[in-house]
Amino acid sequence: MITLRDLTKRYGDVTAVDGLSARIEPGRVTGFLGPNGAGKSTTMRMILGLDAPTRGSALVGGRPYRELRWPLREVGALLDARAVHPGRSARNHLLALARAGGLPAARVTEVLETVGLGKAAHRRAGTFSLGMSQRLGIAAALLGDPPVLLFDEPVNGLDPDGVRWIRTLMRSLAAEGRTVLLSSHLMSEMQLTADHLVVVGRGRLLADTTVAALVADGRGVRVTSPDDAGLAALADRLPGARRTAPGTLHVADASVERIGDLAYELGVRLHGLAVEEASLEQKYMELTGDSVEYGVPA
Ligand SMILES: Nc1ncnc2c1ncn2[C@@H]1O[C@H](COP(=O)(O)OP(=O)(O)OP(=O)(O)O)[C@@H](O)[C@H]1O
Repeated sequence: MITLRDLTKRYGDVTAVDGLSARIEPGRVTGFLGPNGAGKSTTMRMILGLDAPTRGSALVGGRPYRELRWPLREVGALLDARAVHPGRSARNHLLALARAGGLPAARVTEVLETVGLGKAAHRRAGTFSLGMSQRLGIAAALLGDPPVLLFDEPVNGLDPDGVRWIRTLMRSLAAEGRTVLLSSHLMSEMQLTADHLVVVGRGRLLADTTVAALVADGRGVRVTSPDDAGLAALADRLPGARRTAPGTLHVADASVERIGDLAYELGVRLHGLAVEEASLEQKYMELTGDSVEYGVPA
């Protein structure tokens, strides 16, 4: 469990994180979303004791990071995959971490296998591709077999096979009862991987909800017709209807059967009647629309 209470971080005039409170629960994957500069990395750094909060607290298993007795065994993290000594082999990099954390060398062999780097164990990390570096970073996070794991953009640079591997790994870590906090800008991937979402914008909490609830919120029926007047007549009788494009209505809160019957009754010719799920990307855009700091004009 990770607990954030009124977590705030200021860098001079910039408020990177602004009164953030949330509980990241065990047994599920929590996606951490927000536009560039929203404060996700700063929050993760405070959870890991790499930055001190200006106000509030970030607790791992009820305690601040600096009070953890065996940090590697309590929380693992991938923040910056390139933060590895380039001259060291993957194995030696992990061995150094294991030694510092009081972990047995056998664990290094295990995690190298888990992340698929068994064959590259003796290669210098400086020669690794971005995807291999990500795998090495994940191996480091898993080293102490911790109950709490943080991953900042772990799919960055991974090929489709690697992306799928991450998805399966995240889900199995959560299924083992661990707390998994995962940031990513890939919404389609997040929709497949996360159970829960914490969305931030300009350092503030915008949503703390399940993926299912967020996506269900945009569910509806798409009605298409060549008959504009007919669509208007339909819309008059359906409170949840709104025109989304020429010849198209989106109707929330009504079944396909009800809309089909009504169209029949009103004599409106239909070309399409389909249940529509909102994508996470759509909902994310709606949520964060006002919080995008570094965007280009539409
Ligand atoms: N060490 C620092 N000194 C000054 N400002 C900082 C520092 N670290 C972060 N910031 C600022 O804090 C804000 C939040 O940055 P942060 O990196 O946490 O955002 P993020 O959500 O991780 O963004 P991204 O999606 O781009 O990785 C930004 O405005 C950033 O410029």
